[in-house]
Amino acid sequence: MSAMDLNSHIEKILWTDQEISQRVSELASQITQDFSTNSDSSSSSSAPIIVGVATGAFLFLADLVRKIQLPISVDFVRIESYGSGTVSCGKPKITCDLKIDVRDKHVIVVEDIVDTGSTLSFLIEYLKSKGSLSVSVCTLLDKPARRKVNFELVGSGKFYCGFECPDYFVVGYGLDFAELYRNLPYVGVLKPELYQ
Ligand SMILES: O=P(O)(O)OC[C@H]1O[C@H](OP(=O)(O)OP(=O)(O)O)[C@H](O)[C@@H]1O
Ligand code: HPA
Repeated sequence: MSAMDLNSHIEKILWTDQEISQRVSELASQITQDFSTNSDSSSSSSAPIIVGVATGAFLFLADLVRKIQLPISVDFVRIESYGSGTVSCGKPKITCDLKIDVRDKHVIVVEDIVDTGSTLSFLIEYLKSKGSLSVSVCTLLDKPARRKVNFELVGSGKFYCGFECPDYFVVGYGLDFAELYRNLPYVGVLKPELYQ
């Protein structure tokens, strides 16, 4: 399969790589500012832990952390609920756990997309049960039209969102359909005939 073939599976581009890069810079500046104002968050003992949700958040996280000017730590958790389809089974499960102890730490969860909300609400509850001091969320996309499960941030946690996503199944910049399209540099709408 050539690169041209992948692009031809996309109905329309919603956000170009330049638009994403600009927004990622803005989010990183906001996070840097918010977590520097907490007097001791710039020392490594209370620096936030960035928890990426694999696999989808890998590109967003890589770009975001390089623009955050704080002594952060990075870890990943793998949570799956979509299998190879486009519909959440609604029962997320952790298939690869954290390495870093999040007890008494500020955590920033990095997601590619919040759709039904079930992955995020499950992960926030998990981090809370592990004793995180605060849980913030930084998601590239938020698709509120599909929300089924609400989530509550922990402590002084904040919600950062790159773009509000219309109600389409989107791929690219980490987001997949059946493990494909993650390497597209933009976010676009997959042609419905490819998954319906
Ligand atoms: O709000 P929700 O309806 O829970 O959907 C959001 C989740 O779905 C996707 O993960 P997926 O389970 O497809 O795994 P992936 O990251 O490996 O693509 C995405 O990366 C989010 O983690
Ligand atoms: O629109 C989407 N695209 C890819 N993965 C997803 N997981 C939840 N929603 C989506």
